[in-house]
Amino acid sequence: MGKYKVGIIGDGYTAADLLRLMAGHDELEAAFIFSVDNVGKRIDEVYPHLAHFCSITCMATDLEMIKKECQAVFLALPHGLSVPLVTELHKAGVKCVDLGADFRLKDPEVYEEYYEKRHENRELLGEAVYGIPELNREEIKKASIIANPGCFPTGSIIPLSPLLKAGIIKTENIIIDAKTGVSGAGRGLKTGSLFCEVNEGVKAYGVGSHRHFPEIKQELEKAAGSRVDMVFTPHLIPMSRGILSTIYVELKEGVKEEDMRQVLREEYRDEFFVRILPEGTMPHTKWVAGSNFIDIGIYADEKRRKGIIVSAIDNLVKGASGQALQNLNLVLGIDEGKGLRNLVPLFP
Ligand SMILES: NC(=O)C1=CN([C@@H]2O[C@H](COP(=O)(O)OP(=O)(O)OC[C@H]3O[C@@H](n4cnc5c(N)ncnc54)[C@H](OP(=O)(O)O)[C@@H]3O)[C@@H](O)[C@H]2O)C=CC1
Ligand SMILES: CC(=O)N[C@@H](CCC(=O)OP(=O)(O)O)C(=O)O
Repeated sequence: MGKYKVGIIGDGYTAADLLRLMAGHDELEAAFIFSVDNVGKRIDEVYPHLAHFCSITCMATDLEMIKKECQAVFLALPHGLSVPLVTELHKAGVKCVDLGADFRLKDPEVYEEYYEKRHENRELLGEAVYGIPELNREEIKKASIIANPGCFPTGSIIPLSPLLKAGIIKTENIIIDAKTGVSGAGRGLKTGSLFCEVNEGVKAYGVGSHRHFPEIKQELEKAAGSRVDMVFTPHLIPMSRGILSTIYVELKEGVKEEDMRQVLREEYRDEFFVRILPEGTMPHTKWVAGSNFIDIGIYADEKRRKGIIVSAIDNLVKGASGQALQNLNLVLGIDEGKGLRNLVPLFP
């Protein structure tokens, strides 16, 4: 059987990681990469680490070519650019996985509030499926547009959803305190990503206004089946990859640390990419770097009914390209872990 041909629109960090992961995939071929600044350059000139793995030449975006040649496409673009492209490609039957945020929020008013842009195809929002395979695999399998989740949402929703669904934590006063590496901001030049701005320092940003707040809230409310009251604050720290999320919750009466661990173990017992750590062990971003794992550690102060859940992901893998590939595998009916299960974390 021939390989599925896949196009990638965008040639930033997530696109580079898609190419790295697809190099180890025997049923998908990265057929085209579409760029703005690097048109005419070979991708292994743009990213020398890809030499011997991928040498396709970057082209200007060509939807006709995608429609003719590709069965699927990854959109690895800044927010706001995907909607017209997905509208056209979806109509032509090309499966679309959008790594940006344009299809994640179901309420277009909320999208408009946080992204300061009118949504150009509200109808299509209903077609898109929010892509966390461990939580909604069956829907993903039937979808042709995947809204690939944001990196912070992935690190928060995977641990919190089962606990909310089981009703063992309160839906109020959830505090998500997350730290991210700088690659989360993409490869484009930005003052805030310069070495002198990020090295040897830590800062909070997007306090009270980050775009991922409504995305996390939307998915947690789906799991809880009711309103969820939460706060979310991201911090930028001097590392390239990784997100560590420390999540504070209030426990319902009588709930023990082991009950939380049990609920997560039960929910994720067949999930290769979710690792629930043993009692007394807390995640480390280095234990997941380069891989598609999410590691989750749990602690509870049972007397005071406080729970602390810590998760670690690689923002570019489970937080973006790895999860996107997991989703596309499902959409195309391929083994979900292809190109991903072989990724051993890069420790130390
Ligand atoms: N980085 C991360 O950890 C995560 C990123 N995401 C999301 O994934 C998406 C991609 O992120 P990332 O790869 O990091 O971003 P980058 O900034 O590294 O790359 C963005 C790419 O988009 C290209 N681009 C910009 N405008 C156009 C256009 N009009 N047509 C075609 N290409 C265009 C740029 O091309 P050129 O360089 O040639 O100008 C660039 O290659 C974003 O929406 C991001 O928010 C989601 C989760 C995690
Ligand atoms: C360090 C940094 O800037 N990180 C980005 C997260 C990017 C991401 O995961 O997702 P989106 O697709 O929703 O942009 C941020 O906080 O906006």
